[in-house]
Formats: sequence, C-alpha cells, structure tokens
Amino acid sequence: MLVFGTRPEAIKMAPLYYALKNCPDEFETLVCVTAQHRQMLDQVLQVFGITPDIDLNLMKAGQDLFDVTASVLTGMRDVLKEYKPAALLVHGDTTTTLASAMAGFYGGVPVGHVEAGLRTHDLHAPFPEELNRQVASKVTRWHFAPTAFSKQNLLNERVPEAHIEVTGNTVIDALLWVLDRIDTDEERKAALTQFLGARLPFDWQNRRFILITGHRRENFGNGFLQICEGLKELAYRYPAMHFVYPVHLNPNVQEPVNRLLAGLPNIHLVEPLDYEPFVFLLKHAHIVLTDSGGIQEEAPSLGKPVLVMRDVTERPEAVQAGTVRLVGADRDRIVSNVAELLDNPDSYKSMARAHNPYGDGKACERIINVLRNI
Ligand SMILES: CC(=O)N[C@@H]1[C@@H](OP(=O)(O)OP(=O)(O)OC[C@H]2O[C@@H](n3ccc(=O)[nH]c3=O)[C@H](O)[C@@H]2O)O[C@H](CO)[C@@H](O)[C@@H]1O
Repeated sequence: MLVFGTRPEAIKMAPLYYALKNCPDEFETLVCVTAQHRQMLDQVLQVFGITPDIDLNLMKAGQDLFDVTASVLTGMRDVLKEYKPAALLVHGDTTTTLASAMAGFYGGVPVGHVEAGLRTHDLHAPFPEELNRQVASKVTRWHFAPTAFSKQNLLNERVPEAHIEVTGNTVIDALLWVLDRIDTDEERKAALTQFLGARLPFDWQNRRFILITGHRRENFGNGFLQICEGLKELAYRYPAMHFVYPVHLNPNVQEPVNRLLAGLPNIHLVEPLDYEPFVFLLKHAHIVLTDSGGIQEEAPSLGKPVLVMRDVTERPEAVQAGTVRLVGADRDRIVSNVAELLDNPDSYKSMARAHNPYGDGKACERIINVLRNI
C-alpha cells in the first residue's frame, strides 16, 4: 500500500505506483491518500491518472500540525486494520509520512521509506520536515535512499546497511516520463503551449524568464517579505526580464506575494500549475529561484541554474557540483545572486550544466527489485 497526501509526494510516488501496477502477478497495489493538501494533490492525481483506493480526505480549514498528525495517525490505524497490507510505502518528509510511518509501526506493518536519509540535522530547518523524516527512519524497514550521500546519513544513524538500497530519486523517473510524453505528442505540446500562453502575457518560449516558487514554513513572515522585496527590486532593475511565479495556495504565501508583487508589469503571478505545464515551463526557464526540494532535484537534470532561498539544504549533491547555490530568504543575497547570473555570462555558464546527481530514471525499478525479495 502506498500512502501520500501532498503534491510532491504524489509526483514522486506516481511512477512507483505504475511500476508496481505493471507487475500484477507479483503485487496487489493499493493507494491511500490522506489529502493533507486537497487541491494540489488532486491536480497531480489527475495528471497521472491515479484513482485512490482509499481517500481519508482529512483537510479542514484552519487545521494545524497537531490536527493533521492526529487525524492521519488514527485514519491510518483504521485503514491498516481493514486492509492488512504486507508493506506500507511512505514518501519523504511530510506530516503524512511521519504519522503513516508511526501507524505502520504501531500496527505491525513493515514500512518502506522512499527518499530516505535526507538530512540537514537541524530540526527547525526545514520545520517540521526534518523531524518527520528522522522519525520515519526510526520505524522504517526498507530505506530507499536516493544517493550515496543519503545512504551515508542513515549509516551514521546506525541503520543496518542491509536495510538500505541506493535507488536514485523517483522524481527523475516522473520528470523523464512527463517530458517524454510531451515530446512525443504534438497535440499535447500544442495544448500546453496554449494553456501557458493564456496565462503569460509575453513570448515565454523565446524570451528569457526567471521561474520562482516558494512555500517553506520557515520562510513564512519575514522570509517571504524579503523574497518579495528582492523580486520587486529585480523587476525594477531588469525591466526586460520576466518573472513567472506560480503562487502556492497557502495563505501565508498568498498574502505577502499578492500585496507586494501584484500589478508589476514584468512579474506574472499565476495559480500553482499542474505538473505537466510546470515541467514544460521549467524546461524553458533561464534561472530558477525556489525553496522547493523537488525542484532542486529536477532543475539540474535540465541544466537550469538554481538559487535556493534557504540557508541549508538536505540536497548537497548539486551544491557541491556548482549548479545549485544557497542564497537564503534574504533580499540582498537574492538580488546580488540573480544580478550576477544575468550580468555575467561566465557565471551563468558555470551553473547551467545538465547533470543528474539525483537519479537516472530507474529508481522505481530498483525499489521493486527490493520489494520482490521480501
Ligand atoms: C524539505 C523538502 O525539501 N521537502 C520536500 C517536500 O516537497 P517540495 O519542497 O519539493 O514541495 P513543492 O515545491 O510543493 O513540490 C515540488 C514539486 O511540485 C512541482 N510543481 C511545483 C510548482 C507548481 O506550480 N507545480 C508543480 O507541479 C515541481 O516540479 C516539483 O516536482 O516534500 C516532499 C514529499 O515528501 C519531499 O520529497 C521533499 O523532501
């Protein structure tokens, strides 16, 4: 049984779902969604054509971390009692991950953790994700680590080596699948071009633009103010450059972004995009400015320089390779780093190298090989 509740988990679990479904003689595959983020999860389910077998539908207005944790934990208790899966597969570091892994542990169902071993070693950055993944690791039987570095983090925490498999990140499986679907289907490509054209009032296929996303809890408040101030400064300084910002639905993001950035002629605020148009846009972007985890993994394989608006990252591989740079949620550092990439072609060139530290698109195959032997 796969369980997930948010957009990034769904994107990263979708290829695994299909890989398992493709082996019906070996696995009976069930999907349970908690719908921690209803709307953004549903977008992904639709893109990948997944109909959940179980839907806890637990998102409620004004819920906090206590509410989500408690309702996933009790919801999953009942699901596990009813369906008795042989294994429960969780993903990454969300509250759904934490509470489902605990439910598996309490209910005696072995847990497989996809994207295991990412660490900053700071429980407050990212908050609460670092805690979520550390606790999930404590109760996990099969640790699917995306890189050798994440495996080493687990070994340092005394996870037995025999319980760890380095698989690559399933996000690369998802990315390559979606890109291939766009490249091989002219009608789909035309529809996407039209969809994006209706939302972006400039020639985004031929003009340079910077793609922005942001949603990390630790940036709420002052962080988002700094990010918006930085973007505003850049928009004034580079009037010919376009800034495309799909704005996360969280009110802590919507409020400052709409208040400070709406109405600027070269900043384009759009609703969060479905995965397919987002990937298509990413492929055309000149620079990416983000606090997202998944985008730090996807952008390097498309050769896009990424400036990460955080002080730490659990993904040091691309930072070490020089294609991702940490700039914090800091107005001046955001402005100076973007300016350097725009003004200095050598700087840009040194960051715009396509490489794949996070996987080769075969992560699901490796995960299934482990599950086959249980
Ligand atoms: C601390 C941390 O890093 N935690 C991560 C967190 O996820 P995140 O930070 O990556 O979350 P987001 O940025 O929301 O999603 C990103 C995905 O969404 C796509 N996208 C983006 C904008 C849009 O308009 N349309 C889209 O389709 C985009 O291409 C990408 O694939 O939880 C995951 C699950 O456990 C973990 O893997 C992961 O560690």
